[in-house]
Amino acid sequence: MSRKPGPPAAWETDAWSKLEKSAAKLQQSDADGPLHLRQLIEDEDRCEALRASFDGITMDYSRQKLTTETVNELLELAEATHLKVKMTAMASGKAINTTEGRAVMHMALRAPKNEKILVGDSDVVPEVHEVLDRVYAFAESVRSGEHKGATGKKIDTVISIGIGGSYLGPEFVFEALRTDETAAAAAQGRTLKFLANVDPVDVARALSGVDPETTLVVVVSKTFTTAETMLNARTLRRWLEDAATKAGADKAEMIAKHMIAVSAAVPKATDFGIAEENVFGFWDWVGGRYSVCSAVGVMPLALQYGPDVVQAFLDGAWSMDEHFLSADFSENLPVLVGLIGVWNATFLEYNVQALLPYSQALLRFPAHIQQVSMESNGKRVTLEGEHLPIEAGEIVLGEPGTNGQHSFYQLIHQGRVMACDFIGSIKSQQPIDATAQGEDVSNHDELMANFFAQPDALATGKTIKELEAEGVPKDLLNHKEFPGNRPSTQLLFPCFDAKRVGQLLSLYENSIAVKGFIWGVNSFDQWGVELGKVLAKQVRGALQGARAENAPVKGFNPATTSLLKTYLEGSSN
Ligand SMILES: O=P(O)(O)OC[C@H]1O[C@](O)(CO)[C@@H](O)[C@@H]1O
Repeated sequence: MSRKPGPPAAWETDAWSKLEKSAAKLQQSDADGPLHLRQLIEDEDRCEALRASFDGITMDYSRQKLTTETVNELLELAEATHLKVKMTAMASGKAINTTEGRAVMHMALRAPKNEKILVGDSDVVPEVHEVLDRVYAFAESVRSGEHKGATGKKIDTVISIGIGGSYLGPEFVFEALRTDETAAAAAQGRTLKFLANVDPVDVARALSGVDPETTLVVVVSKTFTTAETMLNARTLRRWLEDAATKAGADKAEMIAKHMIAVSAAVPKATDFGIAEENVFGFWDWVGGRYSVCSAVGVMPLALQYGPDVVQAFLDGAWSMDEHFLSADFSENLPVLVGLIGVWNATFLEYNVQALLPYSQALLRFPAHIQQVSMESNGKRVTLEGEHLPIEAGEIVLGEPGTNGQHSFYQLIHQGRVMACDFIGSIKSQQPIDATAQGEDVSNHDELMANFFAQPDALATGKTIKELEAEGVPKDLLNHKEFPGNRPSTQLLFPCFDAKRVGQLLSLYENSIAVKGFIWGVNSFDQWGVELGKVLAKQVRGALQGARAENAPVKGFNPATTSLLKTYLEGSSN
């Protein structure tokens, strides 16, 4: 097959062959052999070498199933596949999302005012800051009470409507900062809720206990066509209009004061009935799942936490972007996380990445990164449209520790192997120390004891010999054996404040780009979400016809026809 000129595909390089050999060797390692993590982790020089840091963040990847030679081979692979060139192409606004003809410039969303970043011929930084300033000014006017509702009341509640990338990132950051002292102080007396699912149950939950006269609805949709978001937006528009009628207020005034939009399709938002001055734009060079640093995230977050907290988050993300673009690959956190991901998923065939934050504040981090990763790299063809001869993409899941330990860790320890990222912090957002009252350690130390213990348990395991020495009965030996040799990385942050949450976001966003660059896929389109949407439209039409005119359900396979009939019959009783 003829290939376009450019860097070789990863699997055509020498580094790839070397890595395949290394993987085979490491996979053959037995429990007593020198390549089992139980032995590897004892090597002080190796442990020292497999550690990197940036701005107080330590990344320990000594519990990955690799040797220092493997790391060199991964770095060689990065060179051979022109990773730097690809990163630079992204950062300099080239249209690397080739199937949609778009640049991928979410990094520009957090660039300081004095930066110059071109997309095509135009510097996008001034327009980014123009919107940012408008968002901050609007948020301030709502927070201060200058912007009042249609009945003259102060707005203290925000409902952000949006789904996928227009929801998960903002919710992750909202949750991450909810118990941060500075952010919490800035949020005093304010409520932020999200409405994502088209399920009417989600509407009920979002509206429960909420007063429309003190509520601002933010409709967040890049395209302003997403079916779920549009239905939820119409539903809440009616809710506001009904409230206006009840309060004797003007309906148009109610919408003008209580509904704003964030979209890259400004005319669609104004067609919906939202005044242009209440629409906050962004650009087609911001992918939905990469849009939390645009008005998509910045608007709801600035309304809740104020501009200073949001700016600290953006600055944090930018600092990690700068590190990503400038640090040597051997010390570059996002590059290392990316290369290790390729190693685990493709060479060792560990295709699940478990994100395990030892921080309750990061409870929505796995869900957000699940979308960023799986929508980006869940692909089966190369950038050129050829079928991939290798497995790409990862299945991402996760829960905060220690909760996960009492749930799915059983499988990680003794069932299937997953690549685990343990993410923790030196300081807690909310320290509790009752050592003076007789507790052994502070509550955060107790949490972090688990953060340190789990990776070792996964790496070293427990042998039959050790169990025998402990006198474990013979019939339980196999049940109690831990094979170990299970890979993990530990990321230890100083704390999780706004800046650090921004750094964490950028670290993972950029690591996902690295994986896509190595695999040679387009990480920035998402054609795989389309077919289901088209079929849902067809089903919607059938449901409408059946309900309104008793029209027979037609045009579906027998299985769907039968289930639709059951659904219709059941709901008409
Ligand atoms: O912001 P929009 O246009 O409403 O899209 C929401 C989400 O839907 C998707 O297109 C997937 O269906 C995501 O990529 C996107 O983040």
